[in-house]
Amino acid sequence: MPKLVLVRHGQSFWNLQNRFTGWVDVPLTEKGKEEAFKAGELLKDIRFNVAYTSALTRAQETLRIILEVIGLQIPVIKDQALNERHYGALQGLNKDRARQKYGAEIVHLWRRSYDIAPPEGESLKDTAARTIPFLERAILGDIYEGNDVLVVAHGNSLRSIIMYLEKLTPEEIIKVELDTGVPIVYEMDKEGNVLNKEIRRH
Ligand SMILES: O=C(O)[C@@H](CO)OP(=O)(O)O
Repeated sequence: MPKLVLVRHGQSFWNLQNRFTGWVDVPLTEKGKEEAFKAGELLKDIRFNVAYTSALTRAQETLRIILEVIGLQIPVIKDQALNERHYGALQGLNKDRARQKYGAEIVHLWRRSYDIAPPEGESLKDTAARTIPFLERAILGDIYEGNDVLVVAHGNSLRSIIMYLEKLTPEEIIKVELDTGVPIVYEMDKEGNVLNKEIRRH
C-alpha cells in the first residue's frame, strides 16, 4: 500500500524566537537541522518515489537533509501552494507580545481556528483553498499510482492537509498541533483513503 509521509520543517530561527513567521523566508537553526537529520533516520525504511515541498527555505532544507540521510535521489517538486499560512500583519511579531496587544483568546483563534483569519492574513480555510487542490491534483495523483510520497511543509499548511485526510471537523482541527521534524506516516489505499496513521518520534 502506498505511503504518504508529512513532515513539518525543523526549528527555524523565528520558531526559536517565538515569532509569527508565515511567508517570511527564515532559515533553520542548528537544532532544526538536527531534527531534519533525525527525521531522515526515522524514514530510512521507506523508498520514496517523489517528494513535495513549499517555496520556503526552511522546508526545502529540511527535505534536502532527509533525502541525504536516507540516501535517495528522487524528483523534488517545490510549490508555493504548500507554503505556510500567510500570517499578514502578525508576521515578525513575538507571539507573547501579540497576546498582550490583542488578547490571548483572539490570538489563539487566529492561530488554530478554521475560519478566523489573522489581520491581513489567511485563515486555515483560506490556506486549505490552495493546499487541497494541489494535494488532490498532484500529491494524491502519485498515491493513486501506488507511489510512496514525502511532503515537507509547515505547521498550518500541513494542518489543512491533515484535516482533509482525516476528515476532521473545525472543532477537531483546533486541537491539532504539529511538532517540528516529527514524521507522520499514513498508509493509504489507491483511492486516497487513510488506512493507518503512525507518528514517528525521535
Ligand atoms: O509562525 C508561524 O508561521 C506558525 C508556525 O510556526 O506559527 P503558529 O504555530 O502560531 O501557527
